[in-house]
Amino acid sequence: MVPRLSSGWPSRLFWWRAARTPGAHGQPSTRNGASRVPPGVSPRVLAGGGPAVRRGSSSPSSRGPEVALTCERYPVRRLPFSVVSEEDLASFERIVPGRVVTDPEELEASNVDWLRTMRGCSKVLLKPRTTEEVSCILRYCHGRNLAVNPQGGNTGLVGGSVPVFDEVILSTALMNQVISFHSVSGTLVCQAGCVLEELSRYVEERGFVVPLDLGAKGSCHIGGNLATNAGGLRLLRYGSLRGTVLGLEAVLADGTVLNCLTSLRKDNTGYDLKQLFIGSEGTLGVITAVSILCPPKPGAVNVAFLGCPGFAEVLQTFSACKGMLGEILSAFEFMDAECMRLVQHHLLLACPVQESPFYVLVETSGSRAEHDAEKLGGFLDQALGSGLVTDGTLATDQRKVKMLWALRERITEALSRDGHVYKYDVSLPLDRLYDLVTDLRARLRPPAKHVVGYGHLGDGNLHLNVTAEAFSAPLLGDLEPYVYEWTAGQRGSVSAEHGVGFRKRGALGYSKPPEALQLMQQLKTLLDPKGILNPYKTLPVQA
Ligand SMILES: O=C(O)CC[C@@H](O)C(=O)O
Ligand SMILES: [Zn+2]
Repeated sequence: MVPRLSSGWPSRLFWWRAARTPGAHGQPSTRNGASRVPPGVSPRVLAGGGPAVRRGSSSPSSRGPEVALTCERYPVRRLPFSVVSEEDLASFERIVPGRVVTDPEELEASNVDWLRTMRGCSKVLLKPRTTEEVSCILRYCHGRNLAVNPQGGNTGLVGGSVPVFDEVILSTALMNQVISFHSVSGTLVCQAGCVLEELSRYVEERGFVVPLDLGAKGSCHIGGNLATNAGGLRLLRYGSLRGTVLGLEAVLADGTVLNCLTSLRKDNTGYDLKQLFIGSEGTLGVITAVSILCPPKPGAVNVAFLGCPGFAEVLQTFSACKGMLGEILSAFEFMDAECMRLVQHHLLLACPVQESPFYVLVETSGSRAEHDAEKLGGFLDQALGSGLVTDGTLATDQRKVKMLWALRERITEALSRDGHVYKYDVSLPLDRLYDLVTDLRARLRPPAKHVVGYGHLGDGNLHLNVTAEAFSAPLLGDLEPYVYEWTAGQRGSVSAEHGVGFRKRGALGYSKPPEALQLMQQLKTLLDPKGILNPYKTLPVQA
């Protein structure tokens, strides 16, 4: 039966009722205790080997003109590292036999970033399978003063995952094994190269979810997620990786293995060293394994996609959601009308509600469908009745939930098909969050094509994107430092969740005081005195 929430709702707002298979949701494994892989048995290998260049469901990597070399487009000088020699290649071959890639075609995918705006010229890609191999590689490179670019799924948006010059690329693609999963605590221990979507599937089969979800899940590696402290779509509910990661293993620049792969909820034994590596973007060490706490899979998930007449109403809808949905609210995302037009135009996705200036996606995740439906019904009644929301649609079955999420998750992909994209990822006070978009629209002229705003409203995180037919230095000059100054004026962050990488390192001073930047530099020097790990990234540009 199709439940009726109330009479008098706009005809377009309707329940999409789940045709759920019993037991498909939230059924924990019946086996108690850890499912550690017994010695001699091959651990479960997750898919995703080889250099991954996909982000989400499609990649722009295979189309378009050749990408300009980073060192030609941007003012950056090569540091005095050694150049890889034939002898080095032979040594690498001894460390990772058969997994030393020098074929230019294969290297191309790893030299170019997903956005196709940065290109390095590395001549070698290494594919270790074990921590010991990573350790041997780094010990060797340290001895030889060779720079190293650690690489996961290469889905980053700030140029952190590709070489700037000829750094040796160290890929985690073959480090894709689950080490253990504990079916009572939900603790997952795995190698760094596991693809997020594969991990999600793995734990969902056991009644849990990975506390991280993002559009790039089909390609990104969990090690890269940690290295960039990826935020994503579930942060509102489960918090950041700084809370859900229990432990990690990292290899330092000189090859030392730092095994902090604990699975303890509580460990107050002095400095929390794992935090140094989370968000350090491979500049302090290479993360090789991860221990992460997975929450139980929710038994009922609902997604409402709503149209709002203005940004003030978006904010009030968020307040109403928090007040009326409470503990079941698991995501609150927003996008503007311009985003919707782009996903319609480039991806041929259909807008499920009446055209509106803004759209919000509200997700609830709970354990009892009737309870959640009642709460959500009350909220929607109020939101529609008071005019906060003008139209909406609701999904409870997985397929439709996915369809609604695609409208939000695939905006990045739609933008990348619109031409060159200038990306900003800022944290701002909620009241001012959209003013930056409005101000920029008034400021920019062609060649700017589209100025769009969307993001994780529940986390105060705006994704501001500007597209143009091709890269334009004058347009960049109109955007920067304006966007950073505007953000700093609100005491916001110039990088909410994407990290710093190569692209944002000149902007660090807008969000951190000089003393903090100096301490970052001192930590870098302590852990990587020769500076071989992911050089030209994350730290402020040296004078
Ligand atoms: O492309 C972007 O600017 C944002 C990408 C990602 O963080 C998202 O939330 O969709
Ligand atoms: Zn995001």
